[in-house]
Amino acid sequence: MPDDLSLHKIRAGYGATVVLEDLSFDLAAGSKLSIIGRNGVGKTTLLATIMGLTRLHAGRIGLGDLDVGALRPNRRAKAGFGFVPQQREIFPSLTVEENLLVGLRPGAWTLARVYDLFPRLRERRANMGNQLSGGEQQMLAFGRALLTNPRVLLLDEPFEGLAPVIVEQLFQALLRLRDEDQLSIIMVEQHAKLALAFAPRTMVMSRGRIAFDGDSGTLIDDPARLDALCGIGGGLH
Ligand SMILES: Nc1ncnc2c1ncn2[C@@H]1O[C@H](COP(=O)(O)OP(=O)(O)OP(=O)(O)O)[C@@H](O)[C@H]1O
Repeated sequence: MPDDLSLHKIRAGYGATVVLEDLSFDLAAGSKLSIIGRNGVGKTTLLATIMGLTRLHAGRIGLGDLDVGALRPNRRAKAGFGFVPQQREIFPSLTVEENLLVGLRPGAWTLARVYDLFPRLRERRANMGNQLSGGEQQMLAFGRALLTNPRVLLLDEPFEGLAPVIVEQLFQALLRLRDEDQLSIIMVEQHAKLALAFAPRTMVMSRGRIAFDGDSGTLIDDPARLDALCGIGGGLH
């Protein structure tokens, strides 16, 4: 089976500014990857580049056998990427259910399955997007991405700004997704502890390049190395 995602010698950024340099990695079908690193090292830019939201100066981005590097963002989404951006981008004047159905495509993920994963969304199905708490918005952003039935799900700092109790709820839902679904998932996350617990493989970025790509267990067992790679804020706190 081909890899779900393959990046080869990516050079990308904003206009003439290059943020990502010579970045290559593959994601085997159905696998999970966490990405960590200090602020500003290019984690969000990497997800944005996969989605076609930056300027690709060089390199190849493959989704399965398809070269998506020249496709516009909406075509990439249709080709099989589900993106949950940091800002969540909920439509404020649509109901929860209308938000969920915006990008619906047939597949294993149905409205009933999303409501089963996030019962809170079922309770709030008739509420407008602007009436939701931060945690509910994040559940909605997840659910909406899942209903596009993607091959690869990209999550950008899904726990940012949420209360610890909500983070725990969302994390449990993500673990269920990890264990029960064949979907490939890339999660960019500031909390190293959550990132390392989520995926068996972790990538650490530094200044637009990959500084580490390997078993999460290696970093869990070596906090000094993790701190050297990520700094104090990225440690196991
Ligand atoms: N729209 C933009 N235009 C120009 N430069 C940008 C833009 N967005 C980000 N950058 C720059 O790209 C670099 C990488 O930023 P990016 O947001 O990808 O880092 P990050 O690792 O996700 O950081 P954080 O954890 O703070 O979100 C930074 O130097 C940032 O200033």
